[in-house]
Amino acid sequence: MARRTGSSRGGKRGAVAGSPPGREDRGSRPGEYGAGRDGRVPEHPGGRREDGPDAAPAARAARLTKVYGSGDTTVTALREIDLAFPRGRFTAIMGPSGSGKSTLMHCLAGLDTVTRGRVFIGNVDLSRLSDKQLTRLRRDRIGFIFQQFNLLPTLTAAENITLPLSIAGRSPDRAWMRTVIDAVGLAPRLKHRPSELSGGQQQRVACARALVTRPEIIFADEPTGNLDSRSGAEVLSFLRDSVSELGQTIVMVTHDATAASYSDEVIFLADGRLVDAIANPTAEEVLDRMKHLDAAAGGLAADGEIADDRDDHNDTDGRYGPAGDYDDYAYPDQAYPDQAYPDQAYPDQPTYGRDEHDPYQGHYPERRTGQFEAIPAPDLGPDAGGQPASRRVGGTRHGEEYYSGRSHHRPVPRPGGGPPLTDPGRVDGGGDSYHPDGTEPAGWA
Ligand SMILES: Nc1ncnc2c1ncn2[C@@H]1O[C@H](COP(=O)(O)OP(=O)(O)OP(=O)(O)O)[C@@H](O)[C@H]1O
Repeated sequence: MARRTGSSRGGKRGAVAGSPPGREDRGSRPGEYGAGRDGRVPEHPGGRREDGPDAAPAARAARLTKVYGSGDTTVTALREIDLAFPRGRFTAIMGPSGSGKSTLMHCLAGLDTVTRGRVFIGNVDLSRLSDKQLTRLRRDRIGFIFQQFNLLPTLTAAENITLPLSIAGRSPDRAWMRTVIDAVGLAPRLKHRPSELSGGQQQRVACARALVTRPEIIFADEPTGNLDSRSGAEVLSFLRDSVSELGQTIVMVTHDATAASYSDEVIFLADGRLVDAIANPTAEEVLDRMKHLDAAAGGLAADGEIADDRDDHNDTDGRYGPAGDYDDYAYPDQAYPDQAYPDQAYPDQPTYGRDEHDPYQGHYPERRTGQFEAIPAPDLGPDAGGQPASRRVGGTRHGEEYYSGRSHHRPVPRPGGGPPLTDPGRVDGGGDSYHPDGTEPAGWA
């Protein structure tokens, strides 16, 4: 498990579009951008909120399990995920198709319910919130960036950026607005409507819109999926800088190793489990890891055995898994007694329909409510567990027909021979090894 170094990495302004620099190029340029006219960067409260020794992570999941369907069509999308997203960090979520990335993000953002476990934004247990409170929490404490930009076509760039504030009845903080607009480089385009902007510019407007409320966390769902590599690099540079320079916390789902290389840490899901993480990733490292995961998700391990479901695959460096430094978070009731989002935080405001309080309503990623049918599980022998795969019928996501079934994940060895994720010697059977070419991976003792 790659440990977080704790080093603060800087922005990538000046990076060649489409070819992000490696680690060594990530020197910080403090104050390079985001400074107001007085040369000071306005403080970002999202990174400081609840500061102190007991500060909660920006978001966290405690034994989060999500099960879709019932009977033959049951799909366990997330299995006992313990995970915390520290403040002021850029985390990428990767994994093979169907590994649970979107489900995790939707649960963390309160867009989907959890089957078991808890999800927190800061200290707020989302399961304790009413729909209305959830909407308001999203509006005030979470920012979203979508693959499709989702700007309002009739509003100018400036109006789109300030929309979350307008809806909340708050007036923009001028210094912060200037910081955000300068950061995305949109000052000359503020009066333009989305149709008059390039895709990259539209996505930068969307980034500014997400940042303008100074949310505690921004969830970005494939933010560069619709952009060419140059525009994608600009957007990623902005996201990187908003973390390094402005203290924003960002969680990004992506399929793109280059995009993930802009993050502080990439975490990998497979078959609904957290299986690995790389701190300060390079695109090459991410690609390499994904190759192994994709191969594992293909079904059978080389030796014909299947993964042992008893292995929780959680890492042990303290961030993941109930045994680490975040032990408290596995027991949220004790760690944060009675910290439900207080009603009084949002005294009743006039409403004009349910959507009125939510600037992103109608723009969230597709809710996965499509019809699923059971399809035969691949013949994996008597130990396969008999869980059928599932296939979505008539649905598309990311412009493709959506198909995803149970994958028989195995722990993936570390490229280059680092210690394996799970200990082969574990008595609980957690040491199943897998290597796509059937060999024992280098580095296994
Ligand atoms: N509404 C639903 N009903 C039944 N199963 C579902 C539903 N939504 C998702 N799933 C299943 O949950 C699992 C995780 O899906 P999810 O969309 O989170 O994966 P993903 O990693 O985001 O995939 P992709 O990379 O293809 O977007 C998959 O096996 C999928 O088939």
